[in-house]
Amino acid sequence: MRIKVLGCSGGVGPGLRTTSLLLDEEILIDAGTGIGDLTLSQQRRIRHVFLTHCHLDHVCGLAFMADNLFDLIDEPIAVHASRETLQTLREHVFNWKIWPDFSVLPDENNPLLRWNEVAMDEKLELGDGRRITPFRVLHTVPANGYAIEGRSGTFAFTGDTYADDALWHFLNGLPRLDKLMIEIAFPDKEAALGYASKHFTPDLLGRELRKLEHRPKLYLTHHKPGTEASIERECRQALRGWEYAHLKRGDTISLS
Ligand SMILES: Nc1ncnc2c1ncn2[C@@H]1O[C@@H]2COP(=O)(O)O[C@H]2[C@H]1O
Repeated sequence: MRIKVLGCSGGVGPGLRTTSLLLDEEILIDAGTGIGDLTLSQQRRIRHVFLTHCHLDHVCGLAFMADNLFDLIDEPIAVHASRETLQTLREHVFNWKIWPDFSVLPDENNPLLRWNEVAMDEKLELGDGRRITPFRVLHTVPANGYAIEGRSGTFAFTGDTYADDALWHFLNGLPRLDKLMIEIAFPDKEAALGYASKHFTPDLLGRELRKLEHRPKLYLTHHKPGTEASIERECRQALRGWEYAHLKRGDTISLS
C-alpha cells in the first residue's frame, strides 16, 4: 500500500497544495488543490474519492477533475462521504450555480460522478486485501477520518479534527495502528483560533496523544502557511518521545 501526498498544507502558496492523498494510483482521499499536479492520464485512473468533510480546501479539486474527465471515462468515479458532506456538496457546490451537477453529466445514464454515502465505523472493501473504515472526528462541520487496513499494516488519516475522546476510542479499537496522519493547523499561541476553528495545536496534540494506546509513527499535516517553523519548533517539545515527521507535498507513505 502506497500513499502519495499530493497536498497537505492548511492553505495555498508557492509549493503548497491543500489536502489530497493518492492511494495506490486509483483512490483519492480528499480532493484539495493537490490534485492539480496529476496529469490527465493519472486523473483518468482515479476510481474512488473518499472525502473527509465538505470544506473547500478538501473538495475543490473534485469539481475541476470532473470537468477535466468529461468525455474521458466510461465508468463514474465513486465519491464516498458521509450523508452530511454529500448533502452539502450537492446543495452548495454541484448545484448548477457554483458548478454543474456532474452526477447527471454528460447524461443521467453515464454520469461522471456517483455519490455513495458511507456509514461511520463500517468497513468497505477496496480489493487487494485493503479495507477502509470511516470514523467520526470533531470539526466545525460534520467530518470523519479514514482507517485503511492492508496486508502489511494499518494507516489512519484523521482529516481536520480537534481534541475529542471519540477519536482516541476509535483508534484504540483498531487491532493495530502503524502510521497515523494527524493535523496541527496552528502554533500554540493561536490556541484560541484552534479552539474556534477546531484544529490542533502542538501542545494540545501532545497532551491528547497520551490517550492513544498504540504507538504509530505520526505524520503531521495541515500546517497553515507561515506557521510551519513555529509548529516544528513547538513539536520538538510537545511530541518528545514520538517518532514523527512533518509531511510535505510529494512525500510517500508506504506500508510494506
Ligand atoms: N471562527 C472560525 N471558525 C472556523 N474557521 C475559522 C475561524 N476563524 C478563522 N477560520 C479559518 O477558516 C478556515 C477554514 O478552513 P480550515 O478549517 O482549514 O481552517 C479555518 C481557519 O483557518
